[in-house]
Amino acid sequence: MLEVEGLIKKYGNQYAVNGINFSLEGGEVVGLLGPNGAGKSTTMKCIVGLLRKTAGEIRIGGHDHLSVEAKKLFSYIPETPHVYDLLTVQEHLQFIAQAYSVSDWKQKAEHWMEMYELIDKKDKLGRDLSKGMRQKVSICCALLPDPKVLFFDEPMIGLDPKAIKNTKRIFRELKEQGKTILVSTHLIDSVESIADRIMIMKDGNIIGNDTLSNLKASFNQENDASLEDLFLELTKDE
Ligand SMILES: Nc1ncnc2c1ncn2[C@@H]1O[C@H](COP(=O)(O)OP(=O)(O)OP(=O)(O)O)[C@@H](O)[C@H]1O
Repeated sequence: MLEVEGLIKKYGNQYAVNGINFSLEGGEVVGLLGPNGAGKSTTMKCIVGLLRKTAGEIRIGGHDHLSVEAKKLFSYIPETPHVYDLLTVQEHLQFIAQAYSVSDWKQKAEHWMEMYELIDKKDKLGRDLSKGMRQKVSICCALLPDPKVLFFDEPMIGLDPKAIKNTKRIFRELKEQGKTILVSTHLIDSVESIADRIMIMKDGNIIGNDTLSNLKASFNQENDASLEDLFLELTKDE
């Protein structure tokens, strides 16, 4: 469903992503972990076409990632939510519904707004929303078109505990529905139980990419070691 080959992204002379290769099968949930500055957001932004890659090939559902066919397949939740100042919460959802031709959008929008406690905020303008509310709107907009592939970049940032709990539940539901998900997060426990595979990035490279149990075995971690223990071991400075 997603193929990334030889992806390089340079900012000026600096390599942020250093020729990485990975793929996601349909229905796979993959947690993308890595210390600050590892290249996670840059990788996601290149995949969704927000940043121009320096080199490499990216295909989504077999289509070039910049094609309309690819864009119909995925949603992206950015690290920093962007809302339109002069659209209300409901109008954001209406805009997405029209752009993606979502049927029965009002009912579906209502469902997601209820899930994220936005019903009483539905007439609030984007510019008047708190950071957490903006993040909730961004997540609702991404879920509304029912995409096959979801890219979440730090989805929990700014969310209150109830919204974090709901988002973890939604991850499980999306997984059960067979969605393909790549989620970058520092909240390691939020992906530990649902991820089929964990990818760990450091300095623009993928330094681990396997199931949690295989990663533990290859890095001589005890079976009862947590993903956090493994992460800290793998990313420690020599
Ligand atoms: N717009 C930019 N211009 C120049 N360098 C950048 C830019 N954005 C990111 N970088 C650099 O690219 C590297 C990767 O950054 P990136 O934001 O992808 O990391 P990350 O893994 O998402 O980090 P975090 O966990 O802090 O969000 C870092 O060295 C960062 O300083």
